[in-house]
Amino acid sequence: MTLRYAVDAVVLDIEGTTSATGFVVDVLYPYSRDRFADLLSQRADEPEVARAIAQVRELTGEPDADAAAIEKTLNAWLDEDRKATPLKTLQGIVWAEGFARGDLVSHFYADVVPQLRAWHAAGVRLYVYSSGSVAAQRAWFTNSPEGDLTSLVSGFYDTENAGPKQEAASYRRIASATGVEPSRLLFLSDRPGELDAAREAGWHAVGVRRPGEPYFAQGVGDHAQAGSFDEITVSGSTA
Ligand SMILES: CSCCC(=O)C(=O)COP(=O)(O)O
Ligand SMILES: [Mg+2]
Repeated sequence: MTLRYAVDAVVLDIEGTTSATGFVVDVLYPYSRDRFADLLSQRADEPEVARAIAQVRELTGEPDADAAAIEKTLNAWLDEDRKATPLKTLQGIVWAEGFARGDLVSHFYADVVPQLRAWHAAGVRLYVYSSGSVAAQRAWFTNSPEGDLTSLVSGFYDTENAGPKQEAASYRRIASATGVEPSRLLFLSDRPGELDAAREAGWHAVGVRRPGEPYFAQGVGDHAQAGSFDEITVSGSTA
């Protein structure tokens, strides 16, 4: 079945939607885990690192946590795939450097990039909204197996510049930042709580259900659903 939307912009979740959770967990997570100790002990004075450390201390209620304690917390969050903002900030720093030095190349499901190109060519703007930090998102789209895709993307949003992904206020913030009417925005995600929040903000929302992804069995509630981007037709404002 094909889902059809006349919208001005599509907003993309990454993990589970454009890209495999398995790749993130099996490739990116160990990469960051291996580098947290050095980051925390050698670069704690860098403003972004210092801010993330302060956020970890606040979230854990341990104001005096040292580098070892913070590393332990980060690794526990990694184990449970918790989307904690300071974890994502620190991962973003490590990953962006890994992508830049050629250690990492991102992953996109085979149906994704052709559709992103087609939607972009049809005049539909593309945005990213992921728990991964903006730095990580940029590196992900810059270093894809099909080369640099950032020219397709009009903006990047994360839990810092937009807010939590399961709150409608975050989607209202993105609509306002992009200048696109909520009813002209389509959000694609694998998580029902995120789809609920987008719908509450007046957006269209489609649940992307891919076999093998963690949310496949749970489903996407009463949201429209697609097994791949090939099942979604998007036309711009002239349609
Ligand atoms: C390039 S972002 C890396 C993936 C990640 O860390 C993440 O948390 C993605 O979560 P999403 O909100 O895209 O499901
Ligand atoms: Mg996701």
